[in-house]
Amino acid sequence: MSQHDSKKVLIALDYDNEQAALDFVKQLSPQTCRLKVGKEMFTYFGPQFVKQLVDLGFDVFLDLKFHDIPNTVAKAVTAAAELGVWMVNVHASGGLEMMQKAKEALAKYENAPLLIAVTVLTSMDQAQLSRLGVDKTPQEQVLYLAKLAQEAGLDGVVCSAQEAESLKTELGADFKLVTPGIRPVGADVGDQKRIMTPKKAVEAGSDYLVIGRPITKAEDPVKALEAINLEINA
Ligand SMILES: O=c1ccn([C@@H]2O[C@H](COP(=O)(O)O)[C@@H](O)[C@H]2O)c(=O)[nH]1
Repeated sequence: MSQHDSKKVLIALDYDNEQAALDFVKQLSPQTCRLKVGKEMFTYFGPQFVKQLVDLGFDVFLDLKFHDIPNTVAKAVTAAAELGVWMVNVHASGGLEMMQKAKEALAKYENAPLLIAVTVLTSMDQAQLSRLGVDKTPQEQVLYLAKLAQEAGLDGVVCSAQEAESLKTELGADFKLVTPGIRPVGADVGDQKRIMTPKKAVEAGSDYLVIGRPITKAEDPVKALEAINLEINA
């Protein structure tokens, strides 16, 4: 499905104002993008905000990156499934058992959300990883955690597009790669470290591109989305 999925862009709705976010969303079509709700909007506006987006017909990625004991995470992903989200995530560093329990918790749902695991945040480079006591390169650590996520039966991982090619080779075409750290040519990089342009990310094997500020902070966010869709579907 992923290679022919024309809705590859997941817009990161990182707003502190619910109405501003909804005003933007109402200019979008569920046919041309999906939406991501992360910690900021969820903490301000809660499950009701997510529900509104689902009711508007959008596929919603609930990006809360659960990282806790297996029982707690299993219950949290269940709550996400009850909201009707399309995708939800956990931290792979929560461990094999935690990921397995989360997957098991979703088994009872006919339309279960895709369950993916965060590997190494795209804001981290080699130096930051070393400061955590990890003696691998980001590429090696991403692959290590992605293999663990696959062993746990998850549907894919969050990684940077820089790791996409090797992960597709190692883990197969069906294992979904969700890649933040996407920056069109000339866009402000901000706090992201492992970045790639939309076109190159798709060529490298990204299934879904998470894009926030290059769209939401653009002078015309709708036009910015259209330009990215044109670039990656050309
Ligand atoms: O490794 C990760 C995991 C999640 N994110 C999230 O993606 C968006 C990126 O937003 P930009 O404005 O395009 O940088 C944001 O919501 C992060 O929480 C990530 O960047 N990296």
